[in-house]
Amino acid sequence: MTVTTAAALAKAGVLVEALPWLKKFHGKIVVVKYGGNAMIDDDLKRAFADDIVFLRLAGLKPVVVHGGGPQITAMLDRLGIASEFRGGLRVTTPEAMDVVRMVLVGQVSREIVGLMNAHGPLAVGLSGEDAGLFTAERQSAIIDGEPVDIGLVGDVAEVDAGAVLDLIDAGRIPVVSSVAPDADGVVHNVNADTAAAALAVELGAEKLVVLTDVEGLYRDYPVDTEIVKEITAGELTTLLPSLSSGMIPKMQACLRAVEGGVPEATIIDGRVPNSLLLEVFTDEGVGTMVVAGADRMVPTTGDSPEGKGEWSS
Ligand SMILES: Nc1ncnc2c1ncn2[C@@H]1O[C@H](COP(=O)(O)OP(=O)(O)O)[C@@H](O)[C@H]1O
Ligand SMILES: CC(=O)N[C@@H](CCC(=O)OP(=O)(O)O)C(=O)O
Repeated sequence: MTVTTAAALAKAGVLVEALPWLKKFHGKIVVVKYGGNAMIDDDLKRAFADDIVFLRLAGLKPVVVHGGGPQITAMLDRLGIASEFRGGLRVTTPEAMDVVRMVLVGQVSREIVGLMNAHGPLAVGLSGEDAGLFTAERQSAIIDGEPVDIGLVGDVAEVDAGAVLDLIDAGRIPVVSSVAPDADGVVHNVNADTAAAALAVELGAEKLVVLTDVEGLYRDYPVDTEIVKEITAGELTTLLPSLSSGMIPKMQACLRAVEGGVPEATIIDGRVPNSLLLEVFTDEGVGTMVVAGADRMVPTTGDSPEGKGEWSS
């Protein structure tokens, strides 16, 4: 066999490996949360947009919920507006809220939508304010077990996914920004992981994938970088109080998704080009997967579309 033939066969092998996953996810909604920390450079952003378009053209129904924390912080700094995080959430004054909305809806969403639409008229941006998508409810941060007021920060109290479903039915890719009005119309800053989980539950998504700037959930952060490959909702509930910074809303969101009926929620490293395709279409999977269940689980051998890196108790 020539080197060229061997290389061609290896490529065919990758495609063959994707077949069971294509069958599993065909026609299914997959919610992908794109964290601001994973939007590192133009090449990586383009690779992300390409991956989402790939999913759509492969017959899946991807829905993107984007963040933009570092981009908001950069703009607040430029404008001389002080900003801090408490319990992984940004303390949001009315002045900061204007900037959050401007950056997420007017800057980050536009960029992602534009990159996807380089492939054709596929992506449409909308925020929690559009067509009643999200209704927010003011949220406190929990610091040392106590609720602390952090301003105009909201949890998602209600989801009306009609507009998102209309777009999906029309073959489009919805790109959602996480700002939302409360019942009185006051716009709140919603953590994008939280928004993604709430939407995944309402849409009955087959999967939630969260792209961030770490390989997954580190077992002993920041001491060690061994990642947890798979964790049940029960184990995660026990672990939550020990988590810090951005991992708090992220793991809470995965838990919310899985407890709300989404079969799996996976955190992957968005700094790795095409990590989304690796996660969806290969047997190995990457990152940390949260699944339903209460028991401590031990690994079994073999992978299958029914349970990537399947475990049993
Ligand atoms: N146990 C943990 N495992 C991994 N990362 C952790 C852990 N605890 C805290 N972190 C921090 O959480 C960050 C990810 O959250 P965040 O900065 O909000 O990302 P994103 O912008 O993708 O939402 C990581 O970069 C890391 O600094
Ligand atoms: C309340 C709260 O913290 N909101 C976030 C919204 C953006 C976000 O979640 O972005 P990442 O996904 O990149 O972290 C913020 O203001 O940074």
